[in-house]
Amino acid sequence: MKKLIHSFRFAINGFYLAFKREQNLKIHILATFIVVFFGFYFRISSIEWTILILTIGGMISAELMNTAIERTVDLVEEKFHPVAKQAKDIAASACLVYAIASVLIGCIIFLPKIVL
Ligand SMILES: Nc1ncnc2c1ncn2[C@@H]1O[C@H](COP(=O)(O)OP(=O)(O)OP(=O)(O)O)[C@@H](O)[C@H]1O
Repeated sequence: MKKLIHSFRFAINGFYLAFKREQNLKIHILATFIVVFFGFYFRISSIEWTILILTIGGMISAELMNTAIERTVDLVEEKFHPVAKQAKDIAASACLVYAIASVLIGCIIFLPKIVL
């Protein structure tokens, strides 16, 4: 049980460390508050909430993984290295793919409620 509490603390600390330095993560958290607000405002269905929660959780997790990869690359390779660049750029592109998917999901859920 103690071990479980410790790993939970480490995970929260990891989130705090990433949040402090990563502007993108701050933007995702702000977007989360806005989306949740409109979720309540438009009284979206439980299926829509489920999809939204998966989308938000996936996006924030992708950003945290990207940050972890960036830090690992910085630790391993301080100088310019083409493979370090590839690792960072590929991790960043994973976030971009998820962000595009998230925007599309947001449009599918909210646009009909705004337009109609
Ligand atoms: N050691 C390295 N070797 C080669 N290219 C690197 C290296 N470190 C970073 N880069 C490249 O430089 C660019 C900027 O990377 P950097 O990590 O400074 O910023 P970032 O990817 O925007 O992340 P951050 O959230 O830390 O600002 C990226 O294209 C990245 O691939």
